[in-house]
Amino acid sequence: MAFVEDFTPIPLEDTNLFKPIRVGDCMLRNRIVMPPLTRMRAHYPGNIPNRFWARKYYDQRSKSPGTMIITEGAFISPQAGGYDNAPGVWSSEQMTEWKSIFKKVHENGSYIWPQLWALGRAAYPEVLKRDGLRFDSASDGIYMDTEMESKAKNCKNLQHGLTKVEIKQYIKDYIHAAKNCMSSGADGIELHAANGYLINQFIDPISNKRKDEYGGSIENRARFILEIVDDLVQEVGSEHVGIRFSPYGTFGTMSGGENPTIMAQYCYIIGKLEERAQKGKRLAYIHLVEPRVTNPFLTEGQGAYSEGSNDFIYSIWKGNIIRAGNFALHPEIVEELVKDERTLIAYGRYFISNPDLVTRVAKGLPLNRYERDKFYVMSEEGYTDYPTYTEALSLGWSNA
Ligand SMILES: C=C(C)c1ccc(C)c(O)c1
Repeated sequence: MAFVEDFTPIPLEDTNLFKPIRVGDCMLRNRIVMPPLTRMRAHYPGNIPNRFWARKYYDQRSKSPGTMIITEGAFISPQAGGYDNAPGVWSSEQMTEWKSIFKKVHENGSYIWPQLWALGRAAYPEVLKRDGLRFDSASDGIYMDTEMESKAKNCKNLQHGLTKVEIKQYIKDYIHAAKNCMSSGADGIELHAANGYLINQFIDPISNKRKDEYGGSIENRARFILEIVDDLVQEVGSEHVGIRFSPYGTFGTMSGGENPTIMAQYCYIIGKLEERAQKGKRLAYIHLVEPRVTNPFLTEGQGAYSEGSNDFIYSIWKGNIIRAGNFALHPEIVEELVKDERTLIAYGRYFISNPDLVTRVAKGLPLNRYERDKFYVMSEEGYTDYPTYTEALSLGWSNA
């Protein structure tokens, strides 16, 4: 481990990034957000948050009071899953571990919002088959890629376009998951509608070829997400619901900005959310992945989509906006973006490697490099062993 080289930090403590902001019921003391970061350290069987390391990981990253943390994606049900080492929020065993994590974050004076996740066609079909579960998406047989298609065919779990009854069941599962989170002490929930997962598969015409009221037009492709939002708002209150989109994302074989109609699709959805907001049901925030990150597996600068921007959202949505995507190495961009009263900045990969990221961004301190090969492995290494800045200096790390 070492500090990032060829990077000149800028202290941001005198910018709006460190002005308080209300998100739902939370009075944040800074506008830095830890976004959902899958780490694949949950226990199998049971998709249970890691009993030995997870609490310490979230504790380390919530030490700066008044910080907002969005958890790693958590499956709403077994059918929504398909990765053995990602956590869920459907069972009492899972919630026991989450309760201890939520409690620790609250003891630090910070806030925590679980991300509700359903994989759809991004799941491993053989894992679902083993557990007697379907391989779901918006449509039959439109596979993410040829590898997934052959996996599905080899294990005889072909990709299945959800029936309307199954769509309604997913909505019930989102509600069940949200109730579990709120009754376990979460400050709100984030609905995962980004990065090529199930909801994104309904939004995007590349994966949604349905002929019923859930496909075939901009309005129809928005129906699933808006039905989920309406039921979540009914159940837990709009101030406890956030939502994440990746309008330019291509991860999971989504259209990205090359599809000339994709922005119209997101403008429509966000417009319908703003209509609801103006009738008294404003969500706590909308969270957007920046076009500079079209595929989170790529390293900084790779795969950036330079023909578009998320600035469109400001003319439609009048609530809080969280923006994520390679900001840690661009403090000068952050300084500009936070000049308004409603923009928050999510720092993903560098929150993995800098438990004290909030302090480092405030003071303009060097950043620990992250180790990508330890992002998704069952080890405490690369999870809870990154040093704070003070610890790094005492380990002899040099600023040079
Ligand atoms: C790109 C990656 C690895 C990824 C993993 C998990 C989630 C929930 C996500 O949104 C993105």
